[in-house]
Formats: sequence, structure tokens, C-alpha cells
Amino acid sequence: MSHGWGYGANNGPEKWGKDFPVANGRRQSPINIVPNEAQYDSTLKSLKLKYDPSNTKGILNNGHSFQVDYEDDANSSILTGGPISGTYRLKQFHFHWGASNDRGSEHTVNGIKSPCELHLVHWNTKYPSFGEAASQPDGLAVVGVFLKISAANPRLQKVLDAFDSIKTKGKQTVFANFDPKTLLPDSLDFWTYAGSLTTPPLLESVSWIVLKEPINVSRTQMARFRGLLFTGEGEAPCCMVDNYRPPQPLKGRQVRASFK
Ligand SMILES: NCCOCCOCCNC(=O)c1ccc(S(N)(=O)=O)cc1
Ligand SMILES: [Zn+2]
Repeated sequence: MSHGWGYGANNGPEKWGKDFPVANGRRQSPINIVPNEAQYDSTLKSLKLKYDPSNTKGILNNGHSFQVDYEDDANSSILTGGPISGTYRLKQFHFHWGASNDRGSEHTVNGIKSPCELHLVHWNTKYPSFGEAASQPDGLAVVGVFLKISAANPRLQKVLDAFDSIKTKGKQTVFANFDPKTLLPDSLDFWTYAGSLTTPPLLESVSWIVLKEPINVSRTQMARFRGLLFTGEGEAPCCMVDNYRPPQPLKGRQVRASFK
């Protein structure tokens, strides 16, 4: 597509394969997770996440979502254990959400969509950089967390309060001392499978680690996500909503569970 990829009728997920043929590859994400078909694997280690809030760099509207970026030039914010070997560094976290609470997540469970999904993106330190790692089959590990409509989540407040400063595409603002661990649920039970980036370039380099337990978000908080814009300042405004890719074919992949 001549114009950049997005989530609209003319540049959305059904069109990505034209510019990114790997869209029809063998390990694409997201997927529908069927808990009854996931195999419990007792050899999976528990997830270990060690984050240093002082690594927080800033918050950015990238035109597809918003992301909070972290310093990744040392092993101070890392993911180890779970299905991965070695040490993966936190690069950023971001979200995907719907125009209404009946949709928005990328992964689904028994075909059920959640209103929002958080992704914490980490890269394998056996490679020299994120960019290098992103093209390797064991290069990235993304922790996915579902959000469900409930009481307001106070841990999201600091992120939401930055939205007025990053309303339009390309805007970024200072954002400091945010501990992503505060966004995780009590249980770190997870499903894991070999997948890809869920946006172009759709690289098949992600070990997906999807937590079973969701975190809370209120209807009012979700409404604030929907106040962000896909579009830049001065352009005809287009609400940043439905920025999710639908589930992709499993193509014989196995989904493992860390819990019985
Ligand atoms: N710049 C050198 C190569 O870059 C590698 C590709 O990354 C381009 C930017 N995209 C991402 O970083 C990126 C990261 C995570 C996810 S997701 N939604 O799968 O978690 C999707 C996309
Ligand atoms: Zn994502």
C-alpha cells in the first residue's frame, strides 16, 4: 500500500500482506488461545521480571498506539525465566484497544475478546540491539496482559494523565519513574507460544507469554484511551481505537501452559 499501514479499511490487517508477505507466515500473532488445548509444561520456569523505574525514558504517540520507552543499555529492566533462556531487556510497553468494550485485545481466549491488551516488549541480550534481535527467531519476548472492565485501576492513572500531552501522532512527553511491574496481575501464570510482532513488519521473532489473569480497567479509563488520535496535529482527527490485529491461524503450533 502506498500509504502507511494502519487499522483502517484501506490499510488495515487484511491489507498488510501486500507489503509484508510474512503476514501469511507460519508463526503469526496474535492467536486464539484455547485453554483446554494448551499443554501444561512442568519444565517451564516461573517468570522473573525485574524492572528499574529510573529506566523510564518517555511516552510517545506513535500513530498506531502509545508506548512508554525504557533505557535498554544495561541489564537493569529484564525478563528471565518462563519459556525463555538468557536475559531479555525491556524496551517499551504499549496497549491495543477497541472502540467499545466488546473488543480491543489481540489475543482471545476461547474466542472471547477483552477490551484492551497490554504488551511489554523485551529483546534478547545475546544480540547487540533491539533492531538486530527483532529479526531473529528467539530475538523478542512479549508479555501480554488482558484488561477487563471493572473498578478503575489506580496504577493506570499516571499513564492516562499523560494523554493530554500526546494526543496526536508523533507527540511525546517526559515520563519518569514508572514501574511496569505495577501493571501486572497477582498471578504470573501464563500461556506461551512461538509468534510474531502483531504489527508490520510482523517479524516472526516473538516468544509470546500471555498472562492468564487480567488486570482491571474502568469504562471511564477506557474512554480516555479512545481520546487519543491516530492522526497528527492539523490533520482531520481520527480516534485511536480498534488498533488490534485479529487472531491468526495456529498452523500446527503448540500452546503451552505454565499452570495446571
Ligand atoms: N529498526 C530496525 C528493525 O526494527 C524491527 C521492527 O520493529 C519496528 C517497530 N515495531 C516494534 O518495535 C513492535 C514491537 C512490539 C509489537 S507487538 N504488538 O507484537 O508487541 C509490534 C511492533
Ligand atoms: Zn502490541
